[in-house]
Amino acid sequence: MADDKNQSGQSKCGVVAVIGAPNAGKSTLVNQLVGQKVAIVSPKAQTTRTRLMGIALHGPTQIMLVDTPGIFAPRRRLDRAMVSAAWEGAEEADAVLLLVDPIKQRRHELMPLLEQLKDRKERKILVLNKVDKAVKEPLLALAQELTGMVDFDEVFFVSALSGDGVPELKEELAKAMPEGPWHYPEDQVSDASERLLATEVTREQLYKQLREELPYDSMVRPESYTHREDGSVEIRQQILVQRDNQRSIVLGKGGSMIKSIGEAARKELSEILGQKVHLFLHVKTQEGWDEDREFYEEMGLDWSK
Ligand SMILES: Nc1nc2c(ncn2[C@@H]2O[C@H](COP(=O)(O)OP(=O)(O)OP(=O)(O)O)[C@@H](O)[C@H]2O)c(=O)[nH]1
Repeated sequence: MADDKNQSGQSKCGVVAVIGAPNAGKSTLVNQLVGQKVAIVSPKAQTTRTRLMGIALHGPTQIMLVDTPGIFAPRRRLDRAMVSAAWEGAEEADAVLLLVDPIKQRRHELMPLLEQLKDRKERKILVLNKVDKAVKEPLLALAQELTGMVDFDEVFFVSALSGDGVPELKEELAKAMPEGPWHYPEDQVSDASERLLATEVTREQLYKQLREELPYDSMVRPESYTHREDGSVEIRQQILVQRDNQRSIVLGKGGSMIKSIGEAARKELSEILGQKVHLFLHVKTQEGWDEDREFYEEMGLDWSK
């Protein structure tokens, strides 16, 4: 969509690939850079399954942030597809941002990332996160160690949670973007359709309210998304689980669990969409949903990986 900045020929637009070990705080950082919630955040690892993009604006610059799934050693097909999507996202970038959690850094997850970063041509930016909690000396030692291994162009210390250091980082990212017209209208913050965003909001509640491995064995699939005449929106979604006993847990005693999940997701969705939301959740047992090709296509992931 054309805007004044494009016509004056001064606009800038580019892609930043955000990479990092699971739980480093990538979603939190993307939300902070965009200035509103576009990617789901949860204390459990590997919640980012789809490649959600946040779009941040800084003066005449549009920064497209590719919020990649956490990269880790893939075992299942779903995990492999996620990893592959992560690297595809990083391939088209103008800058690569490596986000590191200095408190719970897992060396075995960080090393392969550093190895791959070494040969990359783009501007490389190292961001050490969670400075609100980290102790200064080990933090500086870690920064020194990592910059000794990869030729980073810049190093930043931020708290994605509080926003400390994020404006400076955003300024630097904007500088690294090439000249060009904006790809998206000014008011668009994400390329995820509202339909898909709505499934992410429900999935976030599964992570928050269910225990242990169950969230990893479940998936939320969009069924329908209808605008009603009264200005409200009716959203229908399926929650897929692998086994019947998991279905019972998601439903809860007398339906109490699914009611609580639905209530929290509906509230959050109404806030994000600025509309009244009617949310209907159906829990379905579908053994092997994570091997279903159609499902992968729906989520924009590559089944063959
Ligand atoms: N104290 C502190 N916690 C943070 C900070 N940034 C993120 N967190 C927390 O770290 C956890 C993981 O954050 P996410 O943003 O979901 O991490 P992610 O890297 O997107 O995780 P995946 O989806 O697994 O790839 C959450 O509990 C966040 O609240 C920070 O600056 N300080």
